[in-house]
Parts: sequence; C-alpha cells; structure tokens
Amino acid sequence: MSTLLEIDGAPVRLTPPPREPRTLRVALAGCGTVGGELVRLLHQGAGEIRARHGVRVRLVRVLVAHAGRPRPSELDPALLTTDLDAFLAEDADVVVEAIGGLDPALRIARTTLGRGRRLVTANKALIAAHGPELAELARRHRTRIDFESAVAGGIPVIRALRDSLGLTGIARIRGVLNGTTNFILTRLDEGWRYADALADAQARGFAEANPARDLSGEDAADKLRILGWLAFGIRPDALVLRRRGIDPDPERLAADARLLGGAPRLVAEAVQTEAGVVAAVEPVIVPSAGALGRTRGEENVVVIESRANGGVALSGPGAGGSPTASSLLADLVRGAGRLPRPAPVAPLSVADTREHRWALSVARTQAAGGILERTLSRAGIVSTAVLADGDRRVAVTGPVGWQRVDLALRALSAERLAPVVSRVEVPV
Ligand SMILES: NC(=O)C1=CN([C@@H]2O[C@H](COP(=O)(O)OP(=O)(O)OC[C@H]3O[C@@H](n4cnc5c(N)ncnc54)[C@H](OP(=O)(O)O)[C@@H]3O)[C@@H](O)[C@H]2O)C=CC1
Ligand SMILES: N[C@@H](CC=O)C(=O)O
Repeated sequence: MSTLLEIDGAPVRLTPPPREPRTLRVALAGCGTVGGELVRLLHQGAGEIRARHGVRVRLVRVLVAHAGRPRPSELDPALLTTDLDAFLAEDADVVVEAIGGLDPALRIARTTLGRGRRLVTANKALIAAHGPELAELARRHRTRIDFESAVAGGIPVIRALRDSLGLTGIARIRGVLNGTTNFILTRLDEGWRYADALADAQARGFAEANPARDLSGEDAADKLRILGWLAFGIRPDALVLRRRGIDPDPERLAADARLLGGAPRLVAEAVQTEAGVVAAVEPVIVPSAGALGRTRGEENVVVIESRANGGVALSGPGAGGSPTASSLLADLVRGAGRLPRPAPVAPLSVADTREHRWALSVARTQAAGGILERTLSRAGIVSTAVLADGDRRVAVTGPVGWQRVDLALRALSAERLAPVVSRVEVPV
C-alpha cells in the first residue's frame, strides 16, 4: 500500500520498500533427472520467485546416492551428502523428495511430516502406497504434503482435482498417464524398432529407474490410484484395478492398431458405475484424431468428466526433468488445498465387468488360425472380423467382458501363441 504525503505543498506518493522476502530453507533428496532440473530452475528463477511470491528459496542440503556423479553446475558441491541421517537432521522448512521408490523415501516422508515440516514429492509409488497415511500425518502435525509432479509431470491435474473439479461429482477420469510408453508407441508408429525407442526414452530421462514399471503399466496404475483417491475418495491401495502394460510385444500392439486404422495408447481410466468405481490400465486402440490418439511422444492427457462440469481435458508434457521440476517448484512456492480423507466405507471400488470390443492377435500359422477362432468360441466370444496381415492374424470380438477375454488369453498362452490383446474403439 502507498501513502500520500505533502512535501512543500506538493503531493508525493510514498511507496514502501518491497517486503523483505521470507527465506525458505529447502532440503532436496535426489539430484537426478528431476532433482537436478529443480536445482537449475531454482537458480534461474530466483529473482522471479522472490518478486512474485516474496520467497527467497535457499537450498540447505542435497541428498544423493553416489558422491562422485556429475551434478548441475548451479549446485554448490558443499551441499551434497550421501548421509541420510545427516540429511534428516538438517533444519529445513521444506523437504523435496525426488528419489523414487519406497526406501528411503518413506522414511524421509514420515520424518519430515512428523516434525511438522512440509514435504513436496514427485514420487507416485510412495503416494499410491502411503498417500492417506502421510496426509493424515501432515494433518496431525499441522503441516502439508504436496505431490503435483507425481501425476502427469508438468500438467497441474492434482491441483485441478484437489481444488476444483474434485468437488463436482466426478463420473470418469480417463487418460494417458505414462510418458515413456506413449513415447515408445509414437516412435513405433514412425517406424522405429522397440529397443531403440526404449533406449531413447531412457536417455531423455522419461523412464523410471526400472523401466519395467513403465512398460507393465505399474507407473500408470500408481498415478490412477492417486487420481482415484482425489476424485472418488477411494484409498489408493484399495482401488480394484485391472492392469496390463504394452509388454510383452509392443511392436505387435502397434501393428495391430495400424491394421485396425487406430492408434495404440496405454489408457488409464476410473469410471463411476452404478455398482461402484471400476478401474483399468490397458492398451486401447483409439481413434487417431481423438484426444488420446492425438497425444504423442511423452505427452500425457487427462480427461475429467464431472456431473457439473462436463468434460475437462488437460494435456501437456507428462515426463521429463523440466516439466516435472516445474510442478515441484509450483508446490514449493505456492500452497495448495487440503487432501480429502479416503471414504471410511469402501464398497466403492469393484471389479470391472463392462463389455468392450477387443482385438486378439497371434502369429499366423495354420494351427494358430484355427486355434484362435476355436479358443474364442470356447470362451463364449463372438468374433465379428478376422484380419490377416503379414505374419499375424487378428480377431476382433463383439462386446464382451474382460473375464471371458482373459480365459481365451490364458488358453492361447498355454498353446505358446504369445497373444496380444487390446480394446478396440475404432469401427472395424
Ligand atoms: N523422470 C521423470 O520424467 C519423472 C519422474 N518422476 C518421479 O521423480 C522421482 C525421481 O525420478 P528421476 O529424477 O527420474 O530419477 P533419477 O534416477 O534420475 O534420480 C534419482 C536420484 O535419487 C538419488 N538416489 C537414489 N537412491 C538413493 C538413495 N538410496 N539415497 C539417496 N539418494 C538416492 C540418485 O542419486 P545419484 O544421482 O547419486 O545416483 C539420484 O540423484 C521418482 O519418484 C520418479 O517416479 C515423476 C514425474 C516424471
Ligand atoms: N516414467 C514416468 C515419468 C513420469 O511420471 C513416465 O514415463 O510417465
């Protein structure tokens, strides 16, 4: 606020000096793809953060596993430590956790919140397994936990659900939540080999330390569990979820989608049905021109449908150091709303018995063709089209629930036919 004074009869507006910025002491656990990028953003953006938020962020300690690894030039090497106890003893206002996994991330989280200090984390595995417990701990100790960067990288979907759309009666959440698999599927579409596409995703820092978590759909499932908690109030670890990834044969998955004229996507969805919330992470062949089909490379998209607000689509970079660190930074300097407690009674999450059309493909040998059709018919599945292309045969089914498809898949696997299955959402 400025004050009007008169000096020598003339009005003079006196503007007080800017409020001295508050110093936020930050301890950072992990300085790899995401943590390293946060160090750079804090350095480059220091002036703007001070001006816009009145906060001077000061890194006080950085925990890593290997002392000798190269670090960003902006990082003072004296801040580095590999000593977890020394790190935990540091007097910090906020701890940022960008290590991943549960050990030592869970200990860091519990210690930080238990001391009444703020925790900001990018760790979806941690929140999917312990989110409500940590939120309760934060509540008890009058502090907060924020995890915007844990889901969909640079897209502010947690804030959208926590502060806004989560209050409007969510009917369905559906999207592409894993950048690595989407990057791989896009590259395969461009004619790359799978091994090269995966290696490129790893080199760009999109993949998890163990990329099997991306390929098997576990990473997307963790993110869906977190969204299910915020949207429906279901404990993340109690969400009944069917999960399949793009493994074991992403190249065939991509070829099947091409044959059917659609785009393969690893789709995560949680839907409110009359019986309860059903949830799945699985490959789906979607229309190439739709919101999911247009999501390419490491991009993510989340479509949130609510009773009051229709459909809201959020899309953008879903993996990578810079977008993820920008979400960490947002949590660091700007608070967000409270987290909902999971509903006390939990019959809300049920197995998915909805019917879909599916494409099952097997290698095209004389035997395989006969077996494919016989197996489907034994499982009570009607196939509406059988397509042959190159060395494979693809049966497209009429609407049928996953349970029957799973039966057929097991039978085909027992015959060592290595079947690949996707849901089909394009006309065949
Ligand atoms: N990469 C991405 O696009 C995204 C990642 N995330 C999440 O962010 C987190 C970090 O991912 P990312 O930066 O890619 O991972 P990195 O593997 O690149 O970095 C991990 C960091 O943690 C340190 N670290 C590992 N284990 C220990 C340990 N036991 N004690 C101390 N430090 C340890 C490593 O130390 P050192 O460097 O010495 O090896 C490294 O600095 C994960 O939870 C991930 O799921 C979320 C969204 C996007
Ligand atoms: N490995 C993850 C990283 C971001 O969460 C992904 O590929 O989406």
